[in-house]
Amino acid sequence: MRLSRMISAVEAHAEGEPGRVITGGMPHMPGNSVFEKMQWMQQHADDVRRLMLQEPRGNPALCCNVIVPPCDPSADAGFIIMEQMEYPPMSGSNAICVTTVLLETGIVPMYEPVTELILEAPAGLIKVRADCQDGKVTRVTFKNVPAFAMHLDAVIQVPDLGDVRVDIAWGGMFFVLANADDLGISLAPENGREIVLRSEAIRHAAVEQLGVVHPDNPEITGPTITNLWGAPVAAGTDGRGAITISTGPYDPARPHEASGILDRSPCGTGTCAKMAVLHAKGLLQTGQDYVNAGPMGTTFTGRIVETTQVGPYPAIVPTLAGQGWIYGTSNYTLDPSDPFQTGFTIGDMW
Ligand SMILES: O=C(O)[C@H]1NCC[C@@H]1O
Repeated sequence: MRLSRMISAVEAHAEGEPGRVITGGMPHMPGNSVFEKMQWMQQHADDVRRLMLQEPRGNPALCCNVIVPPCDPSADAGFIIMEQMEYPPMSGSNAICVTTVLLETGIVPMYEPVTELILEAPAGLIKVRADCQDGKVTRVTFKNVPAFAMHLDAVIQVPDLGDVRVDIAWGGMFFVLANADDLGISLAPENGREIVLRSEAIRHAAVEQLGVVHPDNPEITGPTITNLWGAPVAAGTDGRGAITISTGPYDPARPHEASGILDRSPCGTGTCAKMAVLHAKGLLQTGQDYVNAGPMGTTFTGRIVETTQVGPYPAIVPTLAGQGWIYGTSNYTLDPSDPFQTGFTIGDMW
């Protein structure tokens, strides 16, 4: 056996959303912050992202995280998030998977009943509280980066859909949000393909008509991800969302071939973006819980803990809580004679 790479990983999901955590075998990534390490990886080692996310080692619904040494001395660990089309600066489901893996595998010591730790995400420092019992992380609550709305009730023109009312908000990623009722679509999981097609058309139109840049970091632009939301259906929930993650480039000449995947979880950053919009519209107050359900009915609980300002935008500081579970450990290898050095995608499922 000849190996040009051997990558160790712990397989985990947060409320259904897979977030593989890579614990070993990655190249050294230089940088003075995890954001810079992420940029280095994007420029010099993107082949590893494709190798791990694409077939035969990955699948369209998969996200990966690379554990890296933190640059901020107050942090316990750093992590770089890798998704199918981007390196998101922050991700809720992935932060939950990373915390669960760090504590349940002993990379960071676990203290029961509560372990407090700080993660350095590309978007900044994330304070985490993990409830732990009998060696298991039973709940992860983290204080997210400030979330804010940049456009409220803007109307964009979307081919085949006409005028669509949208909000654009940051929750650690830039989301375009639209009411599924306005589009006449039910957020049931069996409508996944239709949700993806409409979401990708809306996101593409939003980038062209309302493209946004983060006021604190001009290298972060969007929207890169879509949140179709609806009224709550289950008791004890306050809202519902179906988040579409792109899995391929969008070609406006071939909208029916758009590729994307639904977040299996309620999406942590998407929940925070939704909370920022609700707060900006006076519909959610500081201290109020917001229980958001994803397509499979699993929930994340958000709460606005304070308000702040990001550039010219009023912002909220949200906490987000959910649970993660480990379902395997793996060692992935690469043979230098393998014809698929970065994996592959095929149009039947991507
Ligand atoms: O929970 C989240 O924030 C995310 N889940 C996958 C896509 C987003 O990064």
